[in-house]
Amino acid sequence: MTLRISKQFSFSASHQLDGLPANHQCGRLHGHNYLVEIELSAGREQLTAPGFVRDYGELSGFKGWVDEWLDHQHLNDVVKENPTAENLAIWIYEQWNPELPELTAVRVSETPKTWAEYRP
Ligand SMILES: Nc1nc2c(c(=O)[nH]1)N=C([C@H](O)[C@H](O)COP(=O)(O)OP(=O)(O)OP(=O)(O)O)CN2
Ligand SMILES: [Zn+2]
Repeated sequence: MTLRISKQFSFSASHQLDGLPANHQCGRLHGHNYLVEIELSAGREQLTAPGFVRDYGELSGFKGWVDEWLDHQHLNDVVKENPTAENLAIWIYEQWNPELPELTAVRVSETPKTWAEYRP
């Protein structure tokens, strides 16, 4: 049996997407209030006392990193790839998988109606 937990983090940032038709709105400089949701998983037998995949409070380091690296940044200057929601999810996963080995998915929302998820 697998247990999954998640926590949401928010940040505001600007971006401009390359490779779109000339009249595409997302080729212009614009911003979003992003939501990042990280998911951590563990087997039932791997839970640590008092029955956690990981204490939500231990994710404060992730919050600090989001504040430092993503909040009020221009994402084209931060991420090497085109800063789509998909590429951001991959990038965040790759930055954090070494620190959080239980990390199983990263979901990035640019708007309340959309999300992209990386689940390797
Ligand atoms: N698969 C993806 N499609 C789009 C991405 C993306 O990262 N992955 N990004 C954008 C734009 O950056 C931006 O998010 C616009 O998205 P969209 O939902 O089209 O924005 P709107 O709020 O204008 O959409 P409504 O139809 O008005 O709700 C575009 N696509
Ligand atoms: Zn956008």
